[in-house]
Amino acid sequence: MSNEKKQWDPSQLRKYEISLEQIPRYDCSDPRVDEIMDENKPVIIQNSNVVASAKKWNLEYLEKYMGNGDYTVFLSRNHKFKYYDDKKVAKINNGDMGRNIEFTQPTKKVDMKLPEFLKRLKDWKRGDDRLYLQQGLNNTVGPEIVRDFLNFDWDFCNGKQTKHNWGPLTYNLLLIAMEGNVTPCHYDEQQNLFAQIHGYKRCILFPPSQFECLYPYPVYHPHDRQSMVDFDRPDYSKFPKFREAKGYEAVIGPGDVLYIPIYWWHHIESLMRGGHTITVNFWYKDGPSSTISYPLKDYQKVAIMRNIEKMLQDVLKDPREVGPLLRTMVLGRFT
Ligand SMILES: CCC[C@@H](CC(=O)O)C(=O)C(=O)O
Ligand SMILES: [Zn+2]
Repeated sequence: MSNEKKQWDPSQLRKYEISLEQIPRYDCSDPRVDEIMDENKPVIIQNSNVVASAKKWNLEYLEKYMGNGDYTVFLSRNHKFKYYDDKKVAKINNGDMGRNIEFTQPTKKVDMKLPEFLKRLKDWKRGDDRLYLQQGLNNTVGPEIVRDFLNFDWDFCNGKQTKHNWGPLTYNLLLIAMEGNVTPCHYDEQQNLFAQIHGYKRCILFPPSQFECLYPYPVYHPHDRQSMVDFDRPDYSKFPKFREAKGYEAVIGPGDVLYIPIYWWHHIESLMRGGHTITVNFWYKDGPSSTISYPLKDYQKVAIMRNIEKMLQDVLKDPREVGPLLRTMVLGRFT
């Protein structure tokens, strides 16, 4: 039993009816890290210096040095911060998909100066909107933060990008969450080095092959890439295969880097009663597939299904026609 004090306990994790195995953890120098990443599987990379220069980032330091820019903050009436695509909301509102689709935004996106965000965090009381700062790191931050950013271990990150044939780095998102905040289950079309700086986050991941158990919204929907299943209250009559979902989980803390492979589903929560959390992620586009081998990989099939949905949506216009056409095409012929 390691003698270091346990930094969290299971009562701080939300309870879900999901079968979960542990995500493996290895030291950054262990060759098994790259072996696992080569298989497009998640792994926790320990003791790296990826964000060592940000170890000193606490709220006081950030308030002092982050500059006077506006930051993107999401407000939610509950603990969930489900992402929605503004552009797809606009298409629905201007009738591109007919007039029979309603969409209610689950969170509000506002611009906020950092001092105001931090004050609202400090003064927060039950019943207030929860807050989640999610801001791409850009040149509006102060010179000290730029220095810390430039002192990330870019050799390590670029090394992974090259070794695993990733495309260009697109974003570093700074995430400052309140304790208990949840980003519900979704997948991204980017490789992700998810570097934890302050506090503890519980991460639940599922492989792309669990597509049938996680019921993503249709591609045209503003919640495209998000699971329709509410993990807090799963509706097994609508989503019966959710019972069969098999996931992987880990609690990551300061200095841990979780590799979230492209197209892998992830649900991420800041531990309850664990204080605020600070994370920086590194999103990379995927690189060109060097060789195509058959059978295709699970994530390649997800990409194909996305393209078929997009094409059918373009030609049929009314999303209510996509399901019937696919059923007509498949039933009795490919089943
Ligand atoms: C907006 C990004 C949120 C993040 C999850 C989390 O830390 O709450 C995530 O989903 C990712 O890094 O891909
Ligand atoms: Zn994500």
